[in-house]
Amino acid sequence: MPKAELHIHIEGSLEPQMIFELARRNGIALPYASVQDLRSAYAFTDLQSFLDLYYQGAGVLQTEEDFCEMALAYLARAAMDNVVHAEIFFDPQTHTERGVAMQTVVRGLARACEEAQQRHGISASLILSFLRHLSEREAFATLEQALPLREHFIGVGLDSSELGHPPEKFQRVFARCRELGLHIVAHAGEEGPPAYIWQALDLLRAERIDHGVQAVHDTALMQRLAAERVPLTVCPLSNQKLQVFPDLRQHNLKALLDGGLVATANSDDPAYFGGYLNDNLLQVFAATGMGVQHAWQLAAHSFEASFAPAADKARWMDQLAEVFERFAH
Ligand SMILES: Nc1ncnc2[nH]cnc12
Ligand SMILES: [Zn+2]
Repeated sequence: MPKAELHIHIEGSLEPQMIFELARRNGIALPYASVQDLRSAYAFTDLQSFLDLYYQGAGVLQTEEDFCEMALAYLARAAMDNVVHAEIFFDPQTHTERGVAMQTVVRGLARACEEAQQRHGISASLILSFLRHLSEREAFATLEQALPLREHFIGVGLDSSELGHPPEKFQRVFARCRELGLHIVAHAGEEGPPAYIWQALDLLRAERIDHGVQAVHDTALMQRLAAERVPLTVCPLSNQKLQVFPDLRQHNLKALLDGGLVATANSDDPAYFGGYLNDNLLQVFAATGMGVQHAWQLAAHSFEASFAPAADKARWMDQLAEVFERFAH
């Protein structure tokens, strides 16, 4: 079925093979003997244990061409899963901290989005994500550096180590981003408590919540998310691999949908978590016994929750209806 992917970190699409290739090209030494050796290090106990390897992997990216190649590889792979639209996070601070220029990052990724539209017919936009383990001051400096490239991204997000870094830490940066007309999203309630989701809504004015699976522990929050149709970008295999739901049969995506929430399914960091979007769907459907109606909801929600123009959303919904029409006969 056609669908949008709204929660994918482009640095999390960097496959071990490409990490080795870029390390070789850029003369960077890796602490792994082989691609297989690196892959076998991907055994995570929580979010932080993953982030440590994810930032290390991203350290091989140096040139505009590197960023472009990485994003083109993801978009080609996503198009194979019939993803018709992707809203892609990038973490500029991971790169600017290493001396890579902001424009190297943004121009490379933006070029990939344009080329993928030509080559694969997939539409893509970029969302700049602030690293929440860094300071508010550093987030403001990052925004400042990115503003000359404003035309290349549609919004801002908040990611990295959640516990101990509540949304309120970034209230003023996000207020400035809203004034600039940027869309606002934030990771909240991945490992962190429902209180972080309330803060993301009330203090950052997030239009979508990334993950948000901890909302089930707060009835009033569930009611609000449903009533206001705040989308959750849920990532099943990520939650399994980072031990949020160690057993996929315990995942609450079905419960969120059945509770009337605008939940969507996404891959988060597919190169690290063992699957792109269709793998996420197939595995969570098999594990939790979701049906055709849930599939329809997930695809329809993905379009509703996207920041794409209304005309595009209507066209994709028509395509979706056509697929389900055919399926029913
Ligand atoms: N799942 C995740 N949570 C927080 N930050 C991230 N950065 C990349 N993936 C992330
Ligand atoms: Zn994420």
